Amino acid sequence: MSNHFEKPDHARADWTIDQDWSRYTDEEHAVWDLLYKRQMEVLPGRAAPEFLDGLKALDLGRGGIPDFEVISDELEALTGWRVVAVPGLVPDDVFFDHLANRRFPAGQFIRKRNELDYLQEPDVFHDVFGHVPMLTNPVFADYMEAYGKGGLRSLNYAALKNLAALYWYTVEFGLIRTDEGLRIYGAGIVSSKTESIFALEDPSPNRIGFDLERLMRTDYRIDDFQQTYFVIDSYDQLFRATVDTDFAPIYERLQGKFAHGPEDVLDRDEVITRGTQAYAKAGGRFADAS
Ligand SMILES: C[C@H](O)[C@H](O)[C@H]1CNc2nc(N)[nH]c(=O)c2N1
Ligand SMILES: N[C@@H](Cc1ccccc1)C(=O)O
Ligand SMILES: [Fe+2]
Repeated sequence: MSNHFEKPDHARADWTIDQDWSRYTDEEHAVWDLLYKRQMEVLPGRAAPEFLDGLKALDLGRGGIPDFEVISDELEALTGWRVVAVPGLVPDDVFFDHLANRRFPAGQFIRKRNELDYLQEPDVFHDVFGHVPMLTNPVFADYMEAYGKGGLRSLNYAALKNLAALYWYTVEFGLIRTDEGLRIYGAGIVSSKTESIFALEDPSPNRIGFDLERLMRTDYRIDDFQQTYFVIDSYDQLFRATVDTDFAPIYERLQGKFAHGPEDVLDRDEVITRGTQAYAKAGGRFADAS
């Protein structure tokens, strides 16, 4: 699946652009601060400790949109990762190549004050607040590089959607078990105030123990809260399960198809929560539009 969009003229061959940090307006910095404050009202006690540690290590609450050069020097010292600016979604092969080389492609733009809760494309808040803190964790940092390399390999097979489901149900919407209960490490959840609460506390979604191939065959929502969240026991479990498994046979078997819907619960699932799906049945985020 190649993304059918053109590279903007001002972007380099690898689709990176200059962040031009000095050109952000006071309003754009204020939107970052507003979003940061809103998230920190709900994340303590809900986000994984490794996420909160990363947020602190990079001091992303220092005020205003982070300067990628500044946080990249700090991040590189921790796990060898850097953050590079891109105009928005980039083609699959470009995305995978950046990850495989420990470069995280982050949107340069920030959402407007009147579109705080839903975005078509990842902006700097989703990418830097949501994704970058976990890159300070050595095991997760290794997983993200391995994912990039696996992505490049996956382009030789017709099963990109199955690999995309792995990214979706871990990097974007993953939960982790801790002694204190379930916690959030997925960027798509931590960068959303409402989904941070929904993912952990609402009886509507399923919460199912991580099972690699089962997860890779499961369709997912891109327009609303997830109907199923997968739960890992540790980042080590996630790293070992994906790096030590040859995906070629899985790609041959799955052929880029999804055998399960986002709401399905299977007999052999380790069911942590069997969801009511009440939120989705009521129409999800479109419910009150009736
Ligand atoms: C499957 C596919 O590679 C995946 O959706 C990629 C596509 N391009 C992207 N481009 C950017 N900038 N950020 C992303 O998260 C992604 N996701
Ligand atoms: N094990 C996968 C590569 C991969 C590693 C880690 C995450 C995702 C994919 C393969 O054989 O293609
Ligand atoms: Fe993301």
